[in-house]
Amino acid sequence: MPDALDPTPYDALLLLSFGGPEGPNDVVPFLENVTRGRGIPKERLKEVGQHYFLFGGVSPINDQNRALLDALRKDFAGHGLDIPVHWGNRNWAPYLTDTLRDMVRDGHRRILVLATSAYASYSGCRQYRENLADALATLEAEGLELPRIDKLRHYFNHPGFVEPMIDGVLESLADLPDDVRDGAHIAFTTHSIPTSAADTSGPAEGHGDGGAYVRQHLDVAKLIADAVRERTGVDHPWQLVYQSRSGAPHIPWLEPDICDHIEERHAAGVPAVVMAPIGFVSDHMEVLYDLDTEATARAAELGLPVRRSATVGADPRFAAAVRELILERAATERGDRVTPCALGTLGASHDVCPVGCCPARAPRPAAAGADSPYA
Ligand SMILES: CC1=C(CCC(=O)O)c2cc3nc(cc4[nH]c(cc5[nH]c(cc1n2)c(C)c5CCC(=O)O)c(CCC(=O)O)c4C)C(CCC(=O)O)=C3C
Ligand SMILES: [Fe+2]
Repeated sequence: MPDALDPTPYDALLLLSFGGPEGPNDVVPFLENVTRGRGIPKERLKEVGQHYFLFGGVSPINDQNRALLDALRKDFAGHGLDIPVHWGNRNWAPYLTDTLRDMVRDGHRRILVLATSAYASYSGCRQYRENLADALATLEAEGLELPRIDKLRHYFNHPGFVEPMIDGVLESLADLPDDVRDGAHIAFTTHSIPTSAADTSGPAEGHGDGGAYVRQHLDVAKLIADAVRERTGVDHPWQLVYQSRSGAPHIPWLEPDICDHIEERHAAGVPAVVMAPIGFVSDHMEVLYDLDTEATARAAELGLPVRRSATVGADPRFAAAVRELILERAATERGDRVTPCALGTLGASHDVCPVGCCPARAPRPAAAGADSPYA
């Protein structure tokens, strides 16, 4: 048995995710949960509902989180890290509030949160912190003693997140026909968000020009493209593009869209495209529908060979990265000196979101940050 690893002061890890429907009857209530008060046009909702119905009303995200839970527990047990792992979602069962209530009743006092979103943005970070504040407010009203909650830093540039994606792109390139492989263009894709949300993503001093959201994705894309060049000897052209646009048409969102990009690259003579969904931690519905279904069909119409590279999912290297992130943060909280692990040019992200990080359109309490109303 390896020596025990010390997660002190933390006594539990909470995997915090989006949630998704698990059958046809769940789809509409799930979409209502997601879009409550967010001004999404009815037409768009109908359309997205169809994406889920096409897959039997089942989102892949819950099984992927179950697989990640297994991978984390296996990694922790194998390395002597004794910390229980719980799971709660924003939009579907198991709901965050219920999970947190169980954790508090089990006696957990210092909880560390791993969100299934690797980058800074309102949707990927502050909104989860708002969900935590809402859950704490509910437990407080129920008379429970509140735990202290911290959130792990953004892990977009952790080697355990980047390296599986490098392998994924290499595998997609290898899978292309020989005569188009070397000319293949890599389209790194992520969730489009309103340009106003991108510009204000991350800490205030980095606002403007796409903010931390775009900068972080560009850094990951460059890391992967550089690694691919080193390992194949081929300098594949690449671009960061966007997918899964929502919201009203008159509001500007990050562009270009992956489908437009595929058409434009095809017109420019590119012989093949690898779509690398670096913005997603696992094969969410956005990956299965927007890339594997819609964009793949668009490319087929054009006669353009495309491949979609793997997301990180439950890769053991990602589970190991989470273990390292827990130990790193625990050591920091104990006052030990640690060198945080990060690739690329941006360095390790902050541990605690500062005031003004990824602000909401309408300010609401958010936990696990410098502006948290909870200790
Ligand atoms: C940045 C980002 C991530 C990545 C970070 C992360 O992973 O958290 C993400 C993840 C996800 N988004 C998801 C699903 C949806 N997102 C929606 C709507 C929206 N997403 C947004 C942004 C993001 N979303 C935004 C700005 C909106 C507009 C409304 C709003 O401002 O809130 C809608 C409403 C319909 C639509 O318009 O698409 C749905 C159904 C699922 C589950 C998928 C599954 O079932 O596998 C996951 C993991
Ligand atoms: Fe979303």
